[in-house]
Amino acid sequence: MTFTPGAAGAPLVEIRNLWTVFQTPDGDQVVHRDLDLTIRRGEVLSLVGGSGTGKTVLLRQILGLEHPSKGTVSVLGRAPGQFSAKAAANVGMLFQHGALFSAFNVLDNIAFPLRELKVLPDELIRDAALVKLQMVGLDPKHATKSPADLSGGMIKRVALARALIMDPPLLLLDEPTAGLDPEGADGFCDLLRGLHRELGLTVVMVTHDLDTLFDLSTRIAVLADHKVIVAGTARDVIAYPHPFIHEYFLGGRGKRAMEALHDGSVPASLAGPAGDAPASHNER
Ligand SMILES: Nc1ncnc2c1ncn2[C@@H]1O[C@H](COP(=O)(O)OP(=O)(O)OP(=O)(O)O)[C@@H](O)[C@H]1O
Repeated sequence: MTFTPGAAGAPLVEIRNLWTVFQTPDGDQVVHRDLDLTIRRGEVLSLVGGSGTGKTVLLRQILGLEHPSKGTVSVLGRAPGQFSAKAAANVGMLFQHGALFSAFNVLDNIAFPLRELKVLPDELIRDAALVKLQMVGLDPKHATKSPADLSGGMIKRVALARALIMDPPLLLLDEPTAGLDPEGADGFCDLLRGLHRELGLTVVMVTHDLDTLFDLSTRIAVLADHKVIVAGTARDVIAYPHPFIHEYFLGGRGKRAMEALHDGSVPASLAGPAGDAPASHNER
């Protein structure tokens, strides 16, 4: 277990004055400009924002797959590692499309990051992978199946088991329920909620799905204008005056969000106090 002891709620990810700039044939494309965000131990922080606002790129910065053009990203006090088996010990990532290796069976997919470390005997690695398979709610009889023989929901679960194989304290989820039917999405949210509670995970999630957002988040951060414009409870965020927030939460599909806030189906931790709660604007 690589979980580093520390006070609950202590910062686990700190992003300061982050600039992400891509060189394109049309010139520089600024994705993040002076973006600040702190993610604390134990939270489930959801990133929402319009298309192309840099949510996935922000996850990739935390994972170490992108590097700041300016500013700093630190995970557990250090710059995130390059994508490597060792980096997977700190940060687990569930990519949007699950992305299993088609030539490997389920168990070998889950075991892959641990095998890459080349420090444990194969028997132990297999046992660890089997434990993770069951942790994500799959029967051991699926261990020898090929990814081609799995449903979309099972692929997500196997990809999640692989993301958890090194017991990372931080889990990144990119659209975890995309492509699942409502029942599958509910089941996957239940699984994630249970794992968050039982493993004490810190989770950063990108989602466009309001049900998933309200089901899992303890805090919401909104990306717009190249930065995090507000981070807080649903009530904090909805109260923040910005055209994206107005459209997202108060437009057609967002009405349900408001109803959920009022009828109590949004978790109390996310709903926040009924009065004026202080939100963190231009998050730091
Ligand atoms: N490696 C790259 N090189 C150049 N541009 C990139 C690269 N990666 C991402 N981008 C651009 O950065 C912008 C932000 O991309 P990103 O995928 O983070 O958006 P997003 O907020 O996750 O969007 P969506 O909600 O539509 O998935 C996009 O314009 C994208 O084309």
